[in-house]
Amino acid sequence: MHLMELPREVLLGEDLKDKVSQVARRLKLGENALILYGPKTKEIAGKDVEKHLKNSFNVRNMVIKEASMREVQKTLELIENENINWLLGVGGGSIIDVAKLASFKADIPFISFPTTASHDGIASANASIKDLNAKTSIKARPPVAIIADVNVIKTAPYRYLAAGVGDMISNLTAVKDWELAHKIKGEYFSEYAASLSLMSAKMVIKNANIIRLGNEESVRKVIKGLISSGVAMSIAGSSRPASGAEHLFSHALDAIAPKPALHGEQCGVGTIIMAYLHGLKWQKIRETLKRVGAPTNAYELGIDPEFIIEALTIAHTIRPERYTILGKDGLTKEAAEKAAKVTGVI
Ligand SMILES: NC(=O)C1=CN([C@@H]2O[C@H](COP(=O)(O)OP(=O)(O)OC[C@H]3O[C@@H](n4cnc5c(N)ncnc54)[C@H](OP(=O)(O)O)[C@@H]3O)[C@@H](O)[C@H]2O)C=CC1
Ligand SMILES: O=C(CO)COP(=O)(O)O
Ligand SMILES: [Zn+2]
Repeated sequence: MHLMELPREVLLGEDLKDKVSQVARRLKLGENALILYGPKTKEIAGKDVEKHLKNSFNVRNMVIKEASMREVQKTLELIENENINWLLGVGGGSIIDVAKLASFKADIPFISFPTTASHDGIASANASIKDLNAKTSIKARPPVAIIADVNVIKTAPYRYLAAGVGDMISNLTAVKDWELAHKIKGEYFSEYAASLSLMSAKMVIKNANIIRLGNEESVRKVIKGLISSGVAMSIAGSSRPASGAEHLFSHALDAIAPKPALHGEQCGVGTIIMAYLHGLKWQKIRETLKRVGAPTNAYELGIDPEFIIEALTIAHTIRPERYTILGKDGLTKEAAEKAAKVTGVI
């Protein structure tokens, strides 16, 4: 049986920092809340959200430093000791993933309060968490509600919005990889989830000129696309519709690069290369990324070409069970160099 869970409320609008209480009341989430934020997102929105919430709920807080099992474990201990009824994650993808996995493990609901439009984990049911060295994709539960405050998200540096475009354009190669795994390995494939995921990618290609303006309309468009990409993952029951070889490349960079770039930025560059390997029109993908001002090469990512090549050659080992265009054996160093050079990545 495949149980599909989806968020019950999605608020997208201006000045929503004081709306969490109303949503939590409507959904009858209980009196004891735990708010998770990062060192920066605490200042950006977390403290204000917490202040409002304290008028109606008993609120504890915790600063999360990274999306790791250690942070999930610490959160679970606090939930247990303080008898917490529900969680609120205020931040980027890392904070939301910790909240998502902790809420799933503790079997309590969580609300997603994104501070950036940089990733499609805002609404998804899976969490990407670092365990030992690499990120694993863990099945969890989607947020019970999403509160996306355009005014908060608008104040994030433009780079984050462009990263969100990279995370969505990834869906083009992710779906190709999924089709391949379906044909070659007989893996479950959902045509509906695949179409929904592709819709977000096509939307960013079509609207690149609007998104590049970085205004309120841009933020709304990107957020809606990211939410529906997350819903596609919930429908599929895994991150398959939005995470293929281009994501493995990004996860590999996170593991080996001295200073990785943003997740969506790395995935965007990975999409150019994987589209080339799939025989897709990679130039069109690069053009969209250029148009929105997202990185399209090693230099713009701030990552040395040698790490790009290494990441390409080890990407297939990150999650061997996820079959992609990289196959079982991955790319040779020569093949990796050629793909990166032809596409202008190095
Ligand atoms: N589960 C899923 O389906 C998905 C998960 N992901 C995961 O999400 C993560 C990437 O998320 P991403 O948001 O790119 O990065 P992070 O959440 O790691 O945030 C990167 C940095 O940006 C800061 N930040 C957050 N909001 C703002 C803001 N408004 N203004 C200025 N700085 C801000 C963070 O602050 P602070 O230090 O305070 O946190 C942090 O220092 C990865 O771990 C990736 O694997 C991505 C896509 C889908
Ligand atoms: O980032 C994702 C989709 O954009 C999903 O994450 P995983 O690659 O960790 O499954
Ligand atoms: Zn992603």
